[in-house]
Amino acid sequence: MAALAPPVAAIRRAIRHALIELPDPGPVLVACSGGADSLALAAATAFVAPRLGRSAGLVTVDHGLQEGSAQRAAAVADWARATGLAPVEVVRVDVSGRPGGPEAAARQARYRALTEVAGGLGAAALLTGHTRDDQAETVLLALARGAGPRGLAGMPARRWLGAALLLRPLLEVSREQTRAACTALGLDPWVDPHNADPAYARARVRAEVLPALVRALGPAVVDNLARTARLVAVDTAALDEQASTALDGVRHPDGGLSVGGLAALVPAVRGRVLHAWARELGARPAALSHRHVGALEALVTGWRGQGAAHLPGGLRVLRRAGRLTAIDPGAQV
Ligand SMILES: Nc1ncnc2c1ncn2[C@@H]1O[C@H](COP(=O)(O)OP(=O)(O)OP(=O)(O)O)[C@@H](O)[C@H]1O
Repeated sequence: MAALAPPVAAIRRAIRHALIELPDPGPVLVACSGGADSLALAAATAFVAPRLGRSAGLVTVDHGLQEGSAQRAAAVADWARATGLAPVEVVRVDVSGRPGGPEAAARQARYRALTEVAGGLGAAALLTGHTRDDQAETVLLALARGAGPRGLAGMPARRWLGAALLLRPLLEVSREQTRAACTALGLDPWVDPHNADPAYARARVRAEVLPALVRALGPAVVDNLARTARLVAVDTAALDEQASTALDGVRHPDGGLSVGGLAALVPAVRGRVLHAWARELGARPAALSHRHVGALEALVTGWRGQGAAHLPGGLRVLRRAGRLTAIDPGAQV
């Protein structure tokens, strides 16, 4: 019997580790584009899941943005069925007319479709093929835009996406390993032309920035960036938990927040409390920036009788009678 290729073994171990403690006995669903990362993920999940007493299916999304995308999706689905994955679904999404450019629209439509399929099948988890290299790129991009700890923490290995549990089992596996695993298994991955398109910041980081860092600082830099994300994620989770308790502590029965209570918090916790409250009020997380939180913060620590702080979605917050109070969009003040 031929020896198991080390990258295949490493990927199977990573998936076993992610699945073994899943409490929900339902099937797992691999989100697969046909690219090397998610193809290696799907092949390894097809092997590991049944050995843990679980079934594993696959879903591939056809964004209809490139010529031949329907054929690619069909080929992924055929391969998946032949590999023993079931159920296998191809979902066609329409990304036209969505805001934010074709990439952002495709991503949004993809995640919606993936979570809908996962929900419909009662999946215990949805698995994506993000690798350690994706994580390192995410951290560099976050640093470059001046992100706070939440951005530097990168992508979490597990998180809830609506009612679906999203798992990223390959965050400690390199892209080189997923490619090598595909070669070892005789798989022929699809190459997404967008991944090499210099119009995208992530593609430039992948093609130019990370290789330059590796040349200058050595190959450990990719692993080190991913480790930074893990370390920051632990601290961020602890601060988020403190902030959640603190938010309940400063709430006023009328729905506002006590200025005195907020002023007594340490800045790292206060900023998170204000961020969480703004999201509760309905501000979209993607639109909520450090400037918005800074304007709320100024109502507490830089008070000089100023007017309302403005939040995304037309929301406004005033300081009145010792409290921060949200004003309905459109209301006269
Ligand atoms: N067309 C697709 N169908 C199904 N799953 C997909 C598709 N495209 C991407 N995925 C899943 O998402 C993972 C990440 O893909 P990619 O890096 O291209 O997306 P992304 O837009 O960067 O995602 P994210 O925004 O979550 O980082 C893949 O490994 C795969 O699991």
